Amino acid sequence: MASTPVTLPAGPKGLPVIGSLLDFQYRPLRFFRELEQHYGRMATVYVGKQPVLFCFRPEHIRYFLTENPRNFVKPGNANDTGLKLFLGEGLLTIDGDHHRQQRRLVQPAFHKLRVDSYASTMTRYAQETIASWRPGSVVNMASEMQALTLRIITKTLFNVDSIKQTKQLGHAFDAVISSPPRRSVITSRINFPLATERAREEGSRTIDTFIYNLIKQRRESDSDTGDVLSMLLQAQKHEPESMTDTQIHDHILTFVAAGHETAQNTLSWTFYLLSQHPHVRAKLLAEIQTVLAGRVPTLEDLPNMPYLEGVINESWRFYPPAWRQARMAREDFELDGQRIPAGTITILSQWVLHNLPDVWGDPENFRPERWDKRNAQSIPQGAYFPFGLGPRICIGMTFAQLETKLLLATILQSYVPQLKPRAHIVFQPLVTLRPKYGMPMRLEENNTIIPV
Ligand code: HEM
Repeated sequence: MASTPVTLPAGPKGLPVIGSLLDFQYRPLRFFRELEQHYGRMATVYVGKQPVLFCFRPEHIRYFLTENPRNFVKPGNANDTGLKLFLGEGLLTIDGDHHRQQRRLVQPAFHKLRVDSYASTMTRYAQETIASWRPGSVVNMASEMQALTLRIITKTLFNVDSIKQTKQLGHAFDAVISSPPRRSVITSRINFPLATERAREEGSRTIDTFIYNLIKQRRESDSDTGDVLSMLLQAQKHEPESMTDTQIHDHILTFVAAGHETAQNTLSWTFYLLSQHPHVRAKLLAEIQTVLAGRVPTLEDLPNMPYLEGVINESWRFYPPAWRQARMAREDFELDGQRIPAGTITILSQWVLHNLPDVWGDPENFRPERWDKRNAQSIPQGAYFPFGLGPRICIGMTFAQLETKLLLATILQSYVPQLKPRAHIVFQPLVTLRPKYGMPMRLEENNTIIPV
């Protein structure tokens, strides 16, 4: 390796001084895909003076995430930028031994058996949401799903039924997420209007107050309910230096933020996709009728609903809520015959990989059938990674898979939401891929379900 000179793959020249900053900032979705179409396997883009490497092949994803994860850290963690400014020392934004130790500590809360026990809370809260809806009315599905998934995550992980607070918390998260802190991973600076900055600060305060109250109340009650909060407090009690209150706060913030934002986007985009693809919708409703016939779904029903699983997998392929990940090399490394220098930031993008024509054939088609057991076997590892891969794979993956299936099946039994005519659906690719102006949908009653 020492004999190979340090190099970076070719890429666009960009503008003087700022390089490709504007493309990166204002039209990343199109820009990322164009890079792959134009440069193929890899490309280097300059954001100011900072080179950013893009890797577009499934084997690259495996190289970074599963085969050599220890050589790569998250860039924002290293220099206190991006998500780190918001999430502090939570699981998403720490690296190395510290990350491994903290992940081991909270992992039991996400074991399958434990997550399975949340199923009835998920369907109960979904039914309560449905009960608050009126046939024919128009709702913003994005905020409805936000309130529902926030309520589920705070109840299951922290044993708090925060129905009164979820709307307020939802607004607070919206304000924080839609105006990220000034310094981002790629060191660009965005100046938001003062009112937006103020809303973000106010949102941050609301979230902090909620979390510190949660810690205070649980400590005062001195009860061990076996949930994530108890695990964190017990760890602190037994080994006070293992965790400060700020770290407990950061863990809770991370779980609440990561745990609802992605699931909410999944559900909003899936309802949208179903409203645009009547054949898929009809096939899914038929499966729901056959398996459930009006019953509330349970854990045991899910293996009998392969099409539901296909719809959600395809939704994660089509509109991945986590649409790109970033890594920074600790040491020089060699990939595709090039020696890439330490410190290089690499982007791995679900948005691009999930759309490669040589892998998917017809990526532009929303086709849940591609997830039939026989077809899915031919998808190469690394081509599909909505939850990341390797040791840093999403800790909440099983939770999200269970939640999205149960919520979709429960809601679709009562309502088949239809996009409001002339609704303006626009991507907002921030930390997650959100619908910028929400998801206005008309609640049409489901008349296809015949209870048996
Ligand atoms: C559709 C739902 C979800 C999607 C698409 C998703 C996606 C992801 C992705 C791509 C990563 C890896 C990030 C990276 O390595 O750079 C990740 C990590 C993480 N996710 Fe999720 N997530 C979802 C749901 C959840 C839920 C429900 C929770 C919590 C209950 C959660 C908590 C986390 C945490 C704590 C990490 C950091 C794990 C670590 O670094 O060890 N996520 N998620």
